[in-house]
Amino acid sequence: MTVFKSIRHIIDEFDSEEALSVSLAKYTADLSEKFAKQKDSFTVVMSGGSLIKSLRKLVEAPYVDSIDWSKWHVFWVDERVVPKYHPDSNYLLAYDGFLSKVPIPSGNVYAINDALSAEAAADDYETCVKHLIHNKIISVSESSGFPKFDLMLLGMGPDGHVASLFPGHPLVQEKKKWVAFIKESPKPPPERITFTFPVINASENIALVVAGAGKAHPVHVALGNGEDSDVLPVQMVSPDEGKLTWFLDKDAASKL
Ligand SMILES: O=C1O[C@H](COP(=O)(O)O)[C@@H](O)[C@H](O)[C@H]1O
Repeated sequence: MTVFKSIRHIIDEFDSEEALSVSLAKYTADLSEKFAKQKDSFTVVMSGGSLIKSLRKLVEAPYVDSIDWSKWHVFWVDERVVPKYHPDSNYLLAYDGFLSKVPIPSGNVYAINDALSAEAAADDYETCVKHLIHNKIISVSESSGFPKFDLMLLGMGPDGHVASLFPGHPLVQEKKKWVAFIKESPKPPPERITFTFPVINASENIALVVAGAGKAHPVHVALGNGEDSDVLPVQMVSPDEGKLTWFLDKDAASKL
């Protein structure tokens, strides 16, 4: 079922996570084809967590064979400051579940420098994005000056956090930095880097992928008549000029 909040804010509700994953694959493949044709590149920002599982249909037929993977440039909306092959690494999660199954050129996969501290890794990642803007791989929002990624694939935690932007944390209000760091994440591991909301909201397309009854409350707060006084981070996902599409399964939408 599709509910339009506006032409740029679409809510798709699916009977199952399986059906959600089928639709998410087509949505992503269609955007890949569009941007590859338009600008010979497709910049995709991934989350960790359950999102990678929901991308599983992309590494199956027909998409695994039809997508021009050579045009993809992959980034992370957030990353834990741990070694790349640590069980908590979002890179490792994406590698095992996705990157190892598709022929994206390794030079087009931008993991953090895991030898650096959280603060230095954030600065290093921001420098990497600026370099790719200079090389015209990443676009820039003319209105905000922030990097404009073609697709931001966001998950959401059961507390309504997105990326590593947690409820009540000052980083949620960061308006200048592109990449910030946190050393006291309420969800382990404690040290992470994260894109900030100005970067998230500069995206051309944002997919907010939420499945499972454990997330029904923040979905209700964000999309229902949520009475909660404090604004959750997920409610701050609002593209400046791009399009936001919620991919919800029935369980996550059960309190709407
Ligand atoms: O810690 C994180 O949590 C969020 C949500 O994960 P999920 O498994 O509840 O979907 C994830 O999007 C983020 O990338 C990750 O670092």
